[in-house]
Amino acid sequence: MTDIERVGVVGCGQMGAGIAEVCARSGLDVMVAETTGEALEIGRTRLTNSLGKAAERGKITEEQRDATLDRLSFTTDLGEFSDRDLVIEAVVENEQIKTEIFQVLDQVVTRPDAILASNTSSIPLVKLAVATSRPDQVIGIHFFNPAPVQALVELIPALTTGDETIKRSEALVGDILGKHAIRAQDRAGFVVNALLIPYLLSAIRMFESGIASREDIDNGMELGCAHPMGPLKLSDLIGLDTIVAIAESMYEEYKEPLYAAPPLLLRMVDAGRMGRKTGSGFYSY
Ligand SMILES: CC(=O)CC(=O)SCCNC(=O)CCNC(=O)[C@H](O)C(C)(C)COP(=O)(O)OP(=O)(O)OC[C@H]1O[C@@H](n2cnc3c(N)ncnc32)[C@H](O)[C@@H]1OP(=O)(O)O
Ligand SMILES: NC(=O)C1=CN([C@@H]2O[C@H](COP(=O)(O)OP(=O)(O)OC[C@H]3O[C@@H](n4cnc5c(N)ncnc54)[C@H](OP(=O)(O)O)[C@@H]3O)[C@@H](O)[C@H]2O)C=CC1
Repeated sequence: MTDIERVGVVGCGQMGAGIAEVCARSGLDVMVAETTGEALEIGRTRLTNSLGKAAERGKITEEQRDATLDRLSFTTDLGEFSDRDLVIEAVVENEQIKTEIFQVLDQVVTRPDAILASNTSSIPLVKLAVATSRPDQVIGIHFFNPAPVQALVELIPALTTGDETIKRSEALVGDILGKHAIRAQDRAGFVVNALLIPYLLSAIRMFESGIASREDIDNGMELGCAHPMGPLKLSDLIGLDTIVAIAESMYEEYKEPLYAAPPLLLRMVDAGRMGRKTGSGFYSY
């Protein structure tokens, strides 16, 4: 079991909202932070709608939905995270922005044994750990999209992470959140993205070179390999800006051409077509 009761989640985009939902549905007291009141309202609506849908589909009762909402609080002031036992950062995949947030968390989270975790998809955890005065208490806790549905969480200890932090994180993920944890070394992409991202980039290159239509590429993998979503639909779900950021971290680490973002993907992000979250990507939503 775990001693973690109060959780902070930084960022309430698709992953932050999902992680907050998973934690609150598991009985934890969850405070969510966003940079502006407007972003906070969008995040709150996202979470409320998701819990409403879960109740409509009979996954939770209306009482459980209301109790879960009662365990959620919202703030634009990271200073309110001072009593958190665990903070999970889930902001945009940008090393500088994440580093600054870890520096602030290090100042404001006062509990001496608090864990500072990142949901990063690819950024080496040690870079975030050394930005704090407690590098032994920083770890990657990487959820999968959509967080309330996917059973997996990757745990990524940095070279500096202490055994106690790993043990407490593992207990939280398995015993409280009911997810299956796998352990990965602190290398860009960890386990799943190191395998998934080159596959998605290959599908984008295939589409770009005109070998097949987007529908045929997606149907190929859905009907031929029983994937729940083809690679172009999945790219739109993840977010094309996030895929570029992950590819860049992996390319920087390994200089492997398979990890380089194809020009079409870069131009789509330049055009603001980030996938589902902006209403258009490889498909329109
Ligand atoms: C980039 C990274 O760092 C790491 C990553 O996350 S990589 C991406 C990993 N994710 C994937 O590969 C997703 C692959 N796709 C899927 O698993 C599925 O297509 C999907 C779950 C997204 C949707 O499934 P679907 O069958 O097409 O649609 P749908 O029937 O609407 O949903 C299936 C279930 O998921 C639930 N669901 C779907 N989206 C949800 C969301 N955002 N939040 C909560 N629940 C959701 C639905 O409520 C439904 O639940 P029930 O069956 O219990 O009623
Ligand atoms: N998408 C996916 O499938 C997965 C993503 N991840 C990782 O989760 C993290 C979040 O991704 P995701 O939720 O998809 O992204 P979203 O684009 O949905 O959300 C990004 C969040 O970051 C916030 N943000 C943006 N800029 C800043 C800033 N300068 N300072 C503080 N907050 C900022 C956004 O707030 P605002 O709205 O105000 O800009 C928003 O809350 C990333 O590290 C990503 O790699 C991990 C697993 C899966």
